[in-house]
Amino acid sequence: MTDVVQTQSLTKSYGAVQALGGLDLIIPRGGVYGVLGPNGAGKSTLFRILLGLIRPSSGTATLLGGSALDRPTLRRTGSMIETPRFPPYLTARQVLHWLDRAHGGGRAADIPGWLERVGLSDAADRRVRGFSVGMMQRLGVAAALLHRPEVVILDEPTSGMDPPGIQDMRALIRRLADEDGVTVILASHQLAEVQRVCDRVAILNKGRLVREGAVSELTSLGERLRLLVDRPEAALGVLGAKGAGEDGAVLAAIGRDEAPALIRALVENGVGVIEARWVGTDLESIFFSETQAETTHAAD
Ligand SMILES: Nc1ncnc2c1ncn2[C@@H]1O[C@H](COP(=O)(O)OP(=O)(O)OP(=O)(O)O)[C@@H](O)[C@H]1O
Repeated sequence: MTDVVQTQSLTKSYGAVQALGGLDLIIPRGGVYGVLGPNGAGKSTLFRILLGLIRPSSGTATLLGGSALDRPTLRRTGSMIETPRFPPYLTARQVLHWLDRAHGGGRAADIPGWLERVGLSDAADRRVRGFSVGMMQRLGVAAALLHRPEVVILDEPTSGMDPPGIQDMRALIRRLADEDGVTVILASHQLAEVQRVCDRVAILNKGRLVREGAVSELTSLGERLRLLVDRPEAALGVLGAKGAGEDGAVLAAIGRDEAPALIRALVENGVGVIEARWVGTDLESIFFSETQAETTHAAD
């Protein structure tokens, strides 16, 4: 099956500013893919190139196996880049009818369903002039999906949303991937949210790829056994260099196969084990270690 996105040695410069510096990235079909990076990392530039809004300086980028500049490829793609703007005098429903006609028609019957899925049924007949940023984002997502694209690119889909809105958006994005078979590519600064919703992520920094992989794999790397014990000092003595204290608990940097022997050794040394569970690294820690390491390296 063709990958949804492939870039090779992709570069983009705006005058003296290099936004992308030789990006090689593959985004597979299916699931939710997060593109992360600090401000200025090149996420929006990548999306704009993929959508044919700007041209790369060098290198190649393909979307659904074709060129982003081909209309048939773009018709199979939905997108929301930044907070969308719609004619303020139209209602949310009219906006979607207007966009349906612009796409050649045929999807009008789906409009009530999309309004419902993005949580705008009650506001469907209100003019968008009075919409909050979060409501505009919801309408933008419905607009991106109306023509049933195979892939949808969302730049910061939850910016400006309140916590219930963020939760609804997460559920919508997961359903799109799991039930509708849409490949969702999103950029977000909300790392905890990304960890919950994305299957894979790419971390960009200064226009380069610094880490890529399945969220489950990235977060299980550096996994440690967190032990709640009655004698933390004694437990640290047993663990030696593999142990560290944290908030009254003891973290053991060991492999899963070493756990039974460790717990036996603790008990033999008079340490009572109250709780033991595996804790991974969160995406936020990975993000900071990757992007700050790069920054330090660049400064050197
Ligand atoms: N039209 C433009 N003209 C000049 N420089 C630009 C332009 N667009 C982007 N840049 C620069 O290119 C770099 C990458 O910007 P880009 O918007 O792609 O980053 P981003 O990762 O999307 O950032 P953010 O998280 O802030 O949205 C930045 O240094 C930015 O200032």
